[in-house]
Amino acid sequence: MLAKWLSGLISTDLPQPRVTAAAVELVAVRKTYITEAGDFEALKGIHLQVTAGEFVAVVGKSGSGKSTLINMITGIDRPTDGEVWVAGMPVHMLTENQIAIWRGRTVGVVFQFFQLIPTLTVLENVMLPMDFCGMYDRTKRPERARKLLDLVGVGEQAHKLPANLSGGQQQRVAIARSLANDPPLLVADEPTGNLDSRTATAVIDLFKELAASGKTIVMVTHDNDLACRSGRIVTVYDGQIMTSQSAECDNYA
Ligand SMILES: Nc1ncnc2c1ncn2[C@@H]1O[C@H](COP(=O)(O)OP(=O)(O)OP(=O)(O)O)[C@@H](O)[C@H]1O
Repeated sequence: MLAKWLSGLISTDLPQPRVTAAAVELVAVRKTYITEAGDFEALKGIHLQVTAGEFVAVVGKSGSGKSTLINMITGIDRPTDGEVWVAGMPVHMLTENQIAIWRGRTVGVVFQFFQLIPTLTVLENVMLPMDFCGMYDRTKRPERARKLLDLVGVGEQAHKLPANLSGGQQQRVAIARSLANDPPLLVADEPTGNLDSRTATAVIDLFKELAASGKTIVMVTHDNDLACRSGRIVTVYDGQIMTSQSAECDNYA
């Protein structure tokens, strides 16, 4: 019994994904944080479907539950109740070890502050997820990293340290790193929050190109103008989805 329980904890075999058109599916997701001041329900029964190749912007006031919502999708945090399916995988049912393996292969994550390793070169930073997950032949990894850096427009910077790049260039490197294992899903939490508006627009346009090439993108942003450049805007209010509508805002292509 104990051996079975332990092997469940360390098992990295993933269940067979179910066949579904949805890249992301949240079913009645609730998240309650237990705090000293009492229980706090940050998500109050979220239903959300994102189809493959969609670019969805999640907007809402500070504290509305946006980060909590995307932490459910990446498996960084678990729902208190409800189901989280990503590319047919029941993320809510996976063990911690399974989630780590699954996330490395399935989800590319982009953060506001880039989170590049300062002591590694740009190229080494992009190779890191491949090394971590043992993806691709070891000898092929540098070439793949170089191609990804070219794709996002910073191939020339491959041998520099992150500190020698501008913020926009560092975010492009972080996006290249998020693509390293060719995940079907990219999740970005305020990816432009630390960039000037011109650079931010360029990053969003890069996301649009990636979505057009088939990647599914879920991005949290405070910036309604940038959200308008996505395909769909999901508005979160007080732990619930208030609206979900096509991003057909005026003045934006
Ligand atoms: N670990 C935690 N423990 C307790 N409460 C938390 C925790 N994480 C988030 N919360 C609370 O849950 C609510 C939603 O937080 P969340 O970070 O998801 O909001 P957000 O919309 O992303 O906010 P912001 O735009 O400021 O980042 C907030 O009231 C927050 O204080």
